[in-house]
Amino acid sequence: MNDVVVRALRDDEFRAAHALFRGALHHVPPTDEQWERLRPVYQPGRVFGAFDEQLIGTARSTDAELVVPGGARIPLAAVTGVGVRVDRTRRGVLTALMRRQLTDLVERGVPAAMLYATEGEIYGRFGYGIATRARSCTVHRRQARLRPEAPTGGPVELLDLDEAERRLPDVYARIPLRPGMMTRSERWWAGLFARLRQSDEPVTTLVHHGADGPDGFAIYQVSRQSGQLGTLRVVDLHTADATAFAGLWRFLLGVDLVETIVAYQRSLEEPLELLFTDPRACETTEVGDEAWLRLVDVEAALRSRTWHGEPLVLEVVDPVLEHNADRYQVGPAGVTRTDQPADARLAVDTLAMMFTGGWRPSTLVDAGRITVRDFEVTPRLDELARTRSTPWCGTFF
Ligand SMILES: CC(=O)SCCNC(=O)CCNC(=O)[C@H](O)C(C)(C)COP(=O)(O)OP(=O)(O)OC[C@H]1O[C@@H](n2cnc3c(N)ncnc32)[C@H](O)[C@@H]1OP(=O)(O)O
Repeated sequence: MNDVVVRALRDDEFRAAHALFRGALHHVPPTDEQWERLRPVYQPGRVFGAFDEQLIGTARSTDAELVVPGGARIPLAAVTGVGVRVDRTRRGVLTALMRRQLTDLVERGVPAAMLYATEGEIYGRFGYGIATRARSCTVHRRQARLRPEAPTGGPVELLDLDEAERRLPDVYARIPLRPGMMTRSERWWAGLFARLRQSDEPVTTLVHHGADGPDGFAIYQVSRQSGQLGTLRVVDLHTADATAFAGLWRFLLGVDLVETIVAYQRSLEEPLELLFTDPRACETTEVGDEAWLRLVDVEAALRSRTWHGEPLVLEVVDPVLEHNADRYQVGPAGVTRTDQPADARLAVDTLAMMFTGGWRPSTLVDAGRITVRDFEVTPRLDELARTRSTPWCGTFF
């Protein structure tokens, strides 16, 4: 591993990094036209490459903001594009890339990084913990009749892809973001539309209008063989309120030649089945990890969210970013580093899981991931980290 060098890539090296990442995912490299659309997704200064004689690994990130419990927004690095060439895996290349990327984020003063993991074993060792979980569901369209009290919703407008690319960022910006959600940069939108434009299936985009203007949108694709009923896949759906949510689902249920509607990685709190006379018309097919969070600056992150009840001293273990390894007194009045004895000890990945409200501390204690001074601390930890809602990210990158 000594002869692997990690450095920030030049703009003219981004395409090779993208091709390497695609190759690691067993996908073909982009065509010239596809690359033209994807180029803006790469944020200069934030794309790393690992080299021996050639480029053998890559990882990158882009700027966003994360909403934390209490509603504050903190700078976030949205990490993606991670891949190591197939003939160079399991010799520490990713480890070198992750260390370089995290050190860079420390230098930039970015307190948190988030990613979607291809496999569950990869990122915990670098301090990422499961911050949000989500569910996938299948709606059996013929079985799915809306209850009479389900909101009717407002008018739904159909946009073509160019209009959608112009207008959806503003609609998303009007959606109240809940903890776990993130802002979507121009780069993020460019990446989404690049993917949609290279798809073989048609893309349909809907905007829902409420009393005060656009308050929700959905993007879907239908795959269907001639002579058969198809599957409608919800690519993206965000709404400001329950009326827009029901209104858009009412529209989706009315799309002809569709047997099932599938939606991946949706919020655990979405009341979809409750809209139907037969709640089993909506079948949960999977519940699993969604976004993984890395607290790059533990002190700044702890300060950014709200806490409840009595203060407690948390001892945070962080072998990768040692400036984080310390004891913190955490409470509603604030967060300070302290020499007081610890009430609870936990690794930084576990802290990320508790931080967003995705996991109750008592669950993490039961799993052996938080060690408490005595059992009376556990309910106090639950109270300390209490949140009003189950976090959901809802923005895949
Ligand atoms: C945010 C995103 O972009 S997600 C996309 C991630 N990319 C992919 O899934 C593409 C296919 N996979 C790959 O490119 C590579 O296998 C990577 C990036 C996952 C791992 O790269 P590597 O260079 O092999 O990782 P590295 O050698 O640094 O491994 C460090 C440790 O993690 C372990 N590890 C790495 N990848 C995996 C894995 N997929 N499953 C289990 N363990 C793994 C290694 O065994 C090693 O453990 P050790 O320290 O106990 O020996």
